[in-house]
Amino acid sequence: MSEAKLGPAPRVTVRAPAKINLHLGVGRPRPDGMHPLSTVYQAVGLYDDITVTDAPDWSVGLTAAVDGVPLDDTNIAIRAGRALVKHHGISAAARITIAKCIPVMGGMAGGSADAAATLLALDRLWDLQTPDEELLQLASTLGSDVPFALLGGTAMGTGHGQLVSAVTDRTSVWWVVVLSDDGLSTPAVYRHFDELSPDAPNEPPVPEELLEALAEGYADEVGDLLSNDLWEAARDLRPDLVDVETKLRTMGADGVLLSGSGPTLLMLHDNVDAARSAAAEVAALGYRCALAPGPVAGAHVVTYA
Ligand SMILES: C[C@@](CO)(OP(=O)(O)O)[C@H](O)COP(=O)(O)OP(=O)(O)OC[C@H]1O[C@@H](n2ccc(N)nc2=O)[C@H](O)[C@@H]1O
Ligand SMILES: Nc1ncnc2c1ncn2[C@@H]1O[C@H](COP(=O)(O)OP(=O)(O)O)[C@@H](O)[C@H]1O
Repeated sequence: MSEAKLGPAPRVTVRAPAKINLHLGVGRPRPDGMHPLSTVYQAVGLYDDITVTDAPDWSVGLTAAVDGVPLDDTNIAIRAGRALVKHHGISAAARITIAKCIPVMGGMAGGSADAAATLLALDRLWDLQTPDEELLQLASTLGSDVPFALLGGTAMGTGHGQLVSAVTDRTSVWWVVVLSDDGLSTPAVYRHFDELSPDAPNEPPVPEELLEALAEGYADEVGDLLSNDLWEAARDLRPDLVDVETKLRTMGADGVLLSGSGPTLLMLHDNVDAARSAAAEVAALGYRCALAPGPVAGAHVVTYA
């Protein structure tokens, strides 16, 4: 009788990027409370890695402790896993391990990245061969930003952000990502936007000029056209951000932007050397920061063992 050889348990790791919104046009809330958006997403090079292995029950862990990430069933990665299992009518569960580099509650969609990565990782682990359209549809049930984390690159987002379509982006830029010690709640920022903007349109307009600048590859024009309708609400809720923003604006970047609902701030540079010098200046002021290229790919498999 031949001896059974036990190999390592099958394991899949998927990497998913953070996102920023080059343009975030927000309309008047719909009856369900969600806001219609006209947004231009860009995936940038800060990543979470999700590793999944087959397990008798659902569980989630972190490779290093990170404040604010729930380690129970409310973690969006477990919600994604359960949604995939339900979609296929199968009985299965997994251990999900998150290596977190995307700031939590930073307006960079780290939770959404984890959800997208989990969908893809489990699909590959169990060889479910879920068609892309079904993965995107499942993603949209988990959160408005989750479909974009699957797609990556640069894309137009409409509906409440869940309807995504790739746009031509010939720029290749570097972002200085200025981190904040405290997070901001997305629903709180949207609520305050409503108070500040009673006349918001039902359908926020498409940012045609920005789309043209992206297609032409003019990073400096893109810098001038960055905009975020949630910025005023975030400044009100976090007045400390105004001082940081004022300092960033003196540093000669091609553009300065609030990432999504904040509080992360961003500086745009069209080359890595300029971004590195700006990051050194930011660090000298005592702020934590990171460098991230954009655009980058959406969720993708990095280890399949
Ligand atoms: C603001 C944005 C910009 O991309 O990103 P973040 O700053 O959170 O990363 C998104 O709209 C956040 O998307 P996401 O974080 O996926 O939100 P969801 O889970 O779908 O919704 C969380 C809550 O945000 C509010 N919400 C979200 C999206 C939207 N179009 N209108 C809303 O009013 C609702 O209060 C909702 O209950
Ligand atoms: N895997 C996860 N990673 C980060 N946050 C998570 C995760 N699962 C659930 N959450 C919760 O989702 C909320 C939003 O987190 P995050 O996606 O980091 O921020 P943002 O919406 O600002 O981009 C937080 O309150 C956090 O507790």
